[in-house]
Amino acid sequence: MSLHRDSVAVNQLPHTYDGKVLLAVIGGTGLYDLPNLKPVARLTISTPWGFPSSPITISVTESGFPVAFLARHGQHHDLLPSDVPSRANIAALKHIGVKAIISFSAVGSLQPEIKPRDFVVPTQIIDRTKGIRPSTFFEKGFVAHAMFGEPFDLKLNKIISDNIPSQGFLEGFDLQHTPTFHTKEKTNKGEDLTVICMEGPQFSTRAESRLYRTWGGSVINMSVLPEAKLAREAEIAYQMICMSTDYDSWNENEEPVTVETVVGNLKANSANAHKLAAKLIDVVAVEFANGTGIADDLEGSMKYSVSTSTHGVKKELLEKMHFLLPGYWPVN
Ligand SMILES: CSC[C@H]1O[C@H](OP(=O)(O)O)[C@H](O)[C@@H]1O
Ligand SMILES: Nc1ncnc2[nH]cnc12
Repeated sequence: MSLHRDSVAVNQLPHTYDGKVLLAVIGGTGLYDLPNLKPVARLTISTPWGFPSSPITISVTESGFPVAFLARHGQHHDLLPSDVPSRANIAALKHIGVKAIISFSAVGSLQPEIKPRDFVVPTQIIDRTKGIRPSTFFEKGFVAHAMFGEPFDLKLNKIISDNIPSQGFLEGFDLQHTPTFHTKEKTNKGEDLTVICMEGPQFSTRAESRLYRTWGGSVINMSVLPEAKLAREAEIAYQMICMSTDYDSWNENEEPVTVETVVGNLKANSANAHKLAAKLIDVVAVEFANGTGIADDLEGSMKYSVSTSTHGVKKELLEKMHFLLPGYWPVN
């Protein structure tokens, strides 16, 4: 079962774009383009951390607001979750001026009330990756520690949560279930919605899945880290939108999750994913136009997170960081 579209037309787009691109969408499993928008350019960007997962497509909304789109696992989904070049992805988006990222992810549900085809706006993360993914732009010789107590951007989270009704916006495709949009404030009584990020690529055992429930996990995926950490280091406001596709492995009344279940639910709900993405892009475009300060609180934060005296940092390291945060640490 495939969710990919014909990519011939986008390959013929110009390879440069001169305007400012403030917003990016990272598409996960099942979201490989933004079909409601008009593509105007397709950029191949080389970064000091290599090439992104896919070329970046710039599209414009009806009102002319440009949005960058990047397919996390590549246009043909040929990258394992552990192999996604997240540093290159985030650095490339930062390089073209992006200040906010809305990322999409297919997730397993760890709670009965989060049903397959529901959407979830998480507020917290538990890291169950295995330390094999490069998870910082810094390295030996240049040490920094970004704040991560709130792993998602609170302003972006509120804008997203306030603008989609929990019921009624998303369309139901069968009589049993109309999808719900789960948010901390509207549907979860002010309690955090926590995404567990596991290494994969295999799904969890039943025992692991049950353990994550005792930890307060709401949903599980293989993608939110290191993406969210790197966005924070790049001073980009970041929020993930999760689409529930299965009950993972904890539910004894269900077969443990398979890719067929995940893709089946994504396919049935892809119209909702596209509708949601289009609505959120319009909302964020208005926020930027009104100058409500998305990512303003992040600007400059990494300057003060560095532990190493910059006098002692090697030129090559400063040059790399200049690509990401130009002007912060001058290269002499
Ligand atoms: C295809 S099931 C597992 C796969 O799906 C999710 O991908 P994404 O977050 O990019 O939508 C999950 O994180 C796994 O990588
Ligand atoms: N159950 C699950 N575990 C990890 N990642 C997923 N993506 C979709 N369903 C998932």
